[in-house]
Amino acid sequence: MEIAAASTVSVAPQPSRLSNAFPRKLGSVSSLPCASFKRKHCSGNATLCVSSSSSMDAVVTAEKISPASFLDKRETGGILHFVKYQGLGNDFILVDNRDSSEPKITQEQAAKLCDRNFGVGADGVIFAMPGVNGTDYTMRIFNSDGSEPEMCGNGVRCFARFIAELEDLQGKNSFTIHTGAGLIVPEIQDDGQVKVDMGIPILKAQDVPTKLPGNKGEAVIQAELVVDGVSWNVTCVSMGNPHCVTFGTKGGPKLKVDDLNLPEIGPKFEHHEMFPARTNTEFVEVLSRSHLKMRVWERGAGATLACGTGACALVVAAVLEGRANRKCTVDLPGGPLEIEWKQEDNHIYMTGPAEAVFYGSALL
Ligand SMILES: N[C@@H](CCC[C@H](N)C(=O)O)C(=O)O
Repeated sequence: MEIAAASTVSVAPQPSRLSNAFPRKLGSVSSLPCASFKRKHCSGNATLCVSSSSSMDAVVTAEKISPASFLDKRETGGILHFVKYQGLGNDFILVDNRDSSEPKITQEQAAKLCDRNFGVGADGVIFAMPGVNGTDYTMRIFNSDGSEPEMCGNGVRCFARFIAELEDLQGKNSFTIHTGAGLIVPEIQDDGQVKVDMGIPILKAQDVPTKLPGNKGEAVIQAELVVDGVSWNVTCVSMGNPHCVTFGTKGGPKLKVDDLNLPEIGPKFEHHEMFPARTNTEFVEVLSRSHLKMRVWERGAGATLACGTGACALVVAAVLEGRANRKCTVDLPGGPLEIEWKQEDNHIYMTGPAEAVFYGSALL
């Protein structure tokens, strides 16, 4: 199947408050610095063609159409409208899928759209869908390789901002989202940051899932994992999706995450036989008991600038290994997240930014 994508790319400012809904904000986009560009890639039995242009005749431009009506147009003739968001540089193509419980594009199409050279470029595609079981919405996500994870922390903050722009929430700043990891509750704060109740971490080995045997009851904490002949200490945590957290090798020096060759070591963890559903891996450096630094290799997406579920998982691991307090700042390559694992309810709370970057459309 051939996909052609045409997108008008315009940089949008971060709406400062909820009342400044994104489409209305973008109504003034023509006066903004425009990052529009023109390009076209088509390959022989090509599966993907991409063209973007700011020229007045080639595509519908921001100058010609208000973004609100642009977003309101439903898919006709195989056009997929989207808004690109990022949370600490973990970037997603957000699709308004509220009229259907089937994703508007296939996993294969999502992988093509995520391609940074031949597509829009993103770490994943996120669908805002009708809620189920009494929840307000459902979030589904495809990774950039097309696989479907259960949850995405940075993605859910972007999702919350997207919903706030699409709907009149009538002063409400919180709603419920059904995900593959269960119920997730984001709350949009006055400063635009999103605080998310990420639920309770799962530690039981077979539910993470990992084939490593439980060494603290059924949990895998500071256990040995041999990767390419090297023994690493790992703690396995699921935030709905699987995470393998390491603070370094067995008996080795303190991990310096900047020195890691992530593209080399990351895939060896991701595809390790001990992780039947593959795994996300967080490499962590402890700066203090309330300040951690991490780099991540994501299942299905590779090295990303941030991973929200990963940041939550590593705080759980750091607490269980006695390395940190329950409330920490986690420095990711794309910026910091505030994470708290509350004793009272055993839930993890993540606070961080999410921002609209541009809107566009793709011909499918
Ligand atoms: N970047 C995300 C995690 C996305 C899913 C992950 N790649 C997986 O397959 O589990 C986050 O912010 O949590």
